[in-house]
Amino acid sequence: MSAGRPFLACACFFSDNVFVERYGLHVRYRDEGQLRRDHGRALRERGCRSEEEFRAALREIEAEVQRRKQLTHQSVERKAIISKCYKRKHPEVYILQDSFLAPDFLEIVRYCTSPDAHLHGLLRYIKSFSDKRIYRLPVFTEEFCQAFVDELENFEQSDMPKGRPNTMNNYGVLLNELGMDETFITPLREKYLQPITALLYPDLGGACLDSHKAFVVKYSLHEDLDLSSHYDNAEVTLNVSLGKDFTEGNLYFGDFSQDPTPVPKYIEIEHVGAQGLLHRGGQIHGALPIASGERWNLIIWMRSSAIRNQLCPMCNKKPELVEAEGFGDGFTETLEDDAPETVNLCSLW
Ligand SMILES: O=C(O)CCC(=O)C(=O)O
Ligand SMILES: [Fe+2]
Repeated sequence: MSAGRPFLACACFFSDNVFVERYGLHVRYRDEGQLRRDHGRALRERGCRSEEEFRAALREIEAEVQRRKQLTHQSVERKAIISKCYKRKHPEVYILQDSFLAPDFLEIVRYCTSPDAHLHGLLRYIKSFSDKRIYRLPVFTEEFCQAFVDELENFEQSDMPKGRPNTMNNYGVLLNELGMDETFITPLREKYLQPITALLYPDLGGACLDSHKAFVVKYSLHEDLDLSSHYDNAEVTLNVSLGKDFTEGNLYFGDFSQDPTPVPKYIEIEHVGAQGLLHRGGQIHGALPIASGERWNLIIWMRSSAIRNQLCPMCNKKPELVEAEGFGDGFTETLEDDAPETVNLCSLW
């Protein structure tokens, strides 16, 4: 499908979905006038009332746009330094082995790769939550989770340069910079996750998730506690709880800020150690604050170029393609005559 074609990004990355932390709001930013017109009211409603406060928000937004412009280059540099200088504590966790995976997960994958596998058969093995197409399934062994978190802590404590998963997480690790993409995340996606997502999300390119962005988020009492409502730059997301011990910190889906309403519009889902949640990336969600302990989760944003080439999920327009490094944001150049065929291939699975 995208074999041999470089992955690209959408230009909206430099202007859309900019998170203004102090007001917990995502904005689109072209210039000051547009910001006032499009988001002035929402900012005021969240407490940004004086001109001085508006200027401070503007500075925060401009700094974020600047940061994004330098991101790719800095990430490539960090990856090179880490590869050269970082001493791995558990080198074995970098190369995916079947022994890291929960026996029940392997059973699910076996079912999904059998010739007569179908959605209803799969639903006997995994827990599904309401009608929101959110599923829980075992993924790793406890032993693997412990060794993996120990490796990530070792990295955190090292003096290596560190990127951050996104603007809403100040702690955590980008796994491609650590060198885990080729030997761990890509085989996990292609060999194990894709047979499952093909049955669960055929309409979202579940059968052809050809790239990803993988990172680990970390919440603890003196660092980040929670994560605001957002949608992921992904068709399908896998979120696995790696530990450690913590209380509260549930994931929620739906518009939390609109509740309480007579019929709750959002659902809360507890994380279970070593188990994963699969959900649509485009579904609004967030994480409630933890009350104690430390929470580490592996997040894999899985992308289908066949789907996103039609419509960028971040700006909701035909993507304006720009060059990128590695998997970029999972877009590819579509040739005039292969786009419809590619999409059919995915959605007819
Ligand atoms: O903390 C979590 O469990 C959710 C993280 C998340 O939604 C994200 O990083 O996209
Ligand atoms: Fe998310």
